[in-house]
Amino acid sequence: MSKYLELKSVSKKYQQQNKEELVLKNVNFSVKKGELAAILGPSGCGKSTLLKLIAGFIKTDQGIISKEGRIIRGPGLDRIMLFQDFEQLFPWLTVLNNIIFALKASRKTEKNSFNFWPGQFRQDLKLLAKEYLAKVKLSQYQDYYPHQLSGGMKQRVALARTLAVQGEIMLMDEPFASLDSQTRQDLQQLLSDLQLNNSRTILFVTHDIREAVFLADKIIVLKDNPGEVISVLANNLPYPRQRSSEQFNQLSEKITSLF
Ligand SMILES: Nc1ncnc2c1ncn2[C@@H]1O[C@H](COP(=O)(O)OP(=O)(O)OP(=O)(O)O)[C@@H](O)[C@H]1O
Repeated sequence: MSKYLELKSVSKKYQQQNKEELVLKNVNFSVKKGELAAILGPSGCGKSTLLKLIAGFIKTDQGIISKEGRIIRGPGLDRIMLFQDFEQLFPWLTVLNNIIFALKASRKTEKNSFNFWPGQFRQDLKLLAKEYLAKVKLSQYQDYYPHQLSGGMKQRVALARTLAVQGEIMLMDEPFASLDSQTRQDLQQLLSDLQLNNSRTILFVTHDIREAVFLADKIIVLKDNPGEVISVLANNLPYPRQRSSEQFNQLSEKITSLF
């Protein structure tokens, strides 16, 4: 399916100090199933707003956002968000239970309430949570509480939780932006490896051109005032991506020249 997620003529205004400010203007792009699309642009150009619109947390003023041809009208368990904030884990739950909690919530249906979890099902969720904790190399910390972890470790748990839930679309809002550069590169590598083995549909917001070039299949470049798409680039660089390669630097420079 070529147009899995589609934005058509999307505009968004905010009320700011008694006047309306156009934040996003006539945004058009589509994302294929299994594609990792980076949304790249300067601070304040409306990247987070775009994710919130796709998540269904806020509504467009004009235009349509659809998934598999169906208009998105509100939040849904098919779309899951990962934030930049280190404090997105529940502090009163262990690392493992943070992931199990999210898995339970994502599988909650009217018939299957929180009060009734058969033993086998609970066991399955635990195994799944452990599997994803192993993927982010934190198995030995499963019984730690968030306050006992570094910022990078918390972000790895949050990433494991997001991936474990297996939402159809993952909306990642600068998830590595608060990390030191080494941890950031480690997590970029981890996400890239996980994505190679099991392609998910991911929208990854960043203002870091090299992060976008390292991770994305498609790079949607926005300008600010108002936020508008100025280019959509396919990124066909081969894997594993080498940050020092000539092709990597050429694409990074091409994007830099757009601003
Ligand atoms: N709830 C709101 N009410 C009014 N204005 C808002 C609201 N949310 C965001 N804005 C404004 O919309 C613009 C875009 O904000 P947004 O957070 O989407 O940008 P961004 O590209 O994600 O920025 P950054 O990279 O700095 O996180 C900014 O000018 C911001 O002040």
